[in-house]
Amino acid sequence: MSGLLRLGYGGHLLNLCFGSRQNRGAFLEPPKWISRELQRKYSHNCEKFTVVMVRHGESEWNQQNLFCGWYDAQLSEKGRKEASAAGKAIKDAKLRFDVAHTSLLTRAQDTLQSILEVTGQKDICIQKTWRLNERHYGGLTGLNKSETAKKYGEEKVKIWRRSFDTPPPPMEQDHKYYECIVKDPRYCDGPKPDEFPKSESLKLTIERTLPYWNDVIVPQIRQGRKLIIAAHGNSLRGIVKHLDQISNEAIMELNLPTGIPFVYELDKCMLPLAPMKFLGDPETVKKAMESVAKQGKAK
Ligand SMILES: O=C(O)[C@@H](COP(=O)(O)O)OP(=O)(O)O
Repeated sequence: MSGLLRLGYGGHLLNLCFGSRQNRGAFLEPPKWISRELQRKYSHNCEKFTVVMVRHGESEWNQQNLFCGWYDAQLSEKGRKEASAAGKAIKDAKLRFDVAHTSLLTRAQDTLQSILEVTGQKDICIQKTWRLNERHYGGLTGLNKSETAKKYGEEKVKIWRRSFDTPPPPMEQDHKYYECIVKDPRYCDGPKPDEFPKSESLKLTIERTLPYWNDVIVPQIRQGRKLIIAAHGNSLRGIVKHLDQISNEAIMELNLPTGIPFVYELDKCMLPLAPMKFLGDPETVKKAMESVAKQGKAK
């Protein structure tokens, strides 16, 4: 016999499944007031879900070391190669998808297309949203990261690039790229004019990315759909921070490499069962992460 036991406790409804060996005693939907440690304890027997994430391949602006944010830079030649190598790594790992999620920016969409082509999965459903866009780099958009470090100091640039809650200076209306971003028809369905960012810290990025994770992505994962998310350095750092419960200080040191997919195994409570696993040689991944960190050095 198996079934679902619904218990009321302190005004909360607990869903406790019983009967099957795999799920006995596990909370299907753990109440929010349970600590993550307890959630992990209760869910340790649950089925696991695989989610693949990938930062797009190198863009032309990554190559020139320019702050890019919401500017729609194209993939560089190297970025296109990284995207197909990402596809090959995913194919070799025999990962299949039902749904793909990506941003409204071409570099992420082209990376995703290349992965889906290489893995022979071009016909899956693709959902695009501004909520997965890169963080908006505000007034820094289009500036060279290294020259900005020379002008303002490496510490200041690290705060702009990696601090949790200090946004870069806002993009004013006379900024070179203001019109082409704000008036871009791809944003006709959002963000609304009053929520259109002028610059974003990681905190602000998480505030618009996490609702999409919780309301769109998580329900699909719970339905057993296999997902790939092709997005950006900072929109993905926000999701990783949330999943791994990384502190505001520790997240400063995480630099995601371009075009190397990483895999999370999540339990039913959407808690990682293990650290993220890159589909790449560890030494290559380490060097690629160091090279992203160095982009903000004065040289
Ligand atoms: O906006 C940008 O310049 C980069 C990230 O830059 P850093 O935060 O690493 O400086 O975004 P992406 O290439 O992932 O779309």
